[in-house]
Amino acid sequence: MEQILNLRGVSIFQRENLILSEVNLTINKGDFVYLIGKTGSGKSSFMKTLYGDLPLTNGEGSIVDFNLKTLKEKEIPFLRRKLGIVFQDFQLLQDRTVADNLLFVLKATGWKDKEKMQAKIDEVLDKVDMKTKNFKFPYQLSGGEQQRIAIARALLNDPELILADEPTGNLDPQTSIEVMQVLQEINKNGRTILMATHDYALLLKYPSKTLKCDEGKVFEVVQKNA
Ligand SMILES: Nc1ncnc2c1ncn2[C@@H]1O[C@H](COP(=O)(O)OP(=O)(O)OP(=O)(O)O)[C@@H](O)[C@H]1O
Repeated sequence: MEQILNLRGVSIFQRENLILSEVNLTINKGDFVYLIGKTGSGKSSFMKTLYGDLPLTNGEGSIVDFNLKTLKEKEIPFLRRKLGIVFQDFQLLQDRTVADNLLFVLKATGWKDKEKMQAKIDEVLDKVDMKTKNFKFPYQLSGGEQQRIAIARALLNDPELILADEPTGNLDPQTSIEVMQVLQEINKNGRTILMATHDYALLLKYPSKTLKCDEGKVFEVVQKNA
């Protein structure tokens, strides 16, 4: 099985504060993994370490063929191209349309061919069922629609791993399910997803491998059948 993420004996710090220690974890290609835990338990810090926003100083870690321990500042953009990152607050550019948000990312990541860019934008918008709204501005969309655009944006460079940090945190329960269905569909098509959440309703409705941050550790929890 192909490993997408492997952490051995990792400690995670915010400045000099130890947040998580002895983290051992493997994620294989095609997995859908939840990361749960109380507010402040370290989920975001964990995610940040994976996309190079916090340095990995203790232990060993590899992610989509990058060594997190030896990761250089100038390699970070290349790592992020292999990851699709989705945040709670969508982080769309408000001053441009949906299509131009996606075009901006393609140009920033080295795409040049206009027709190929247009085809890619259509493809990812189709995946999240938002093709007909490509001319809208973010503020003209609902929260769920904005998050679907953010997911489309995360798919632009065919990422090997999608990191979603509380992607449904700003959405009502019904919209959360709709966004979750999009993520499930993407996972069924073979993409690996790590999703931080504290939405237990989603965990029950879509059971999958679950990791928990608690008291400075990360461990796998066995979900009981309700
Ligand atoms: N930039 C920072 N500088 C110093 N400490 C921080 C920083 N960001 C977070 N922390 C601390 O690290 C700990 C873990 O925070 P983190 O944001 O990773 O938790 P979380 O599980 O993602 O919480 P939430 O569910 O509220 O997002 C907290 O004690 C927090 O106060």
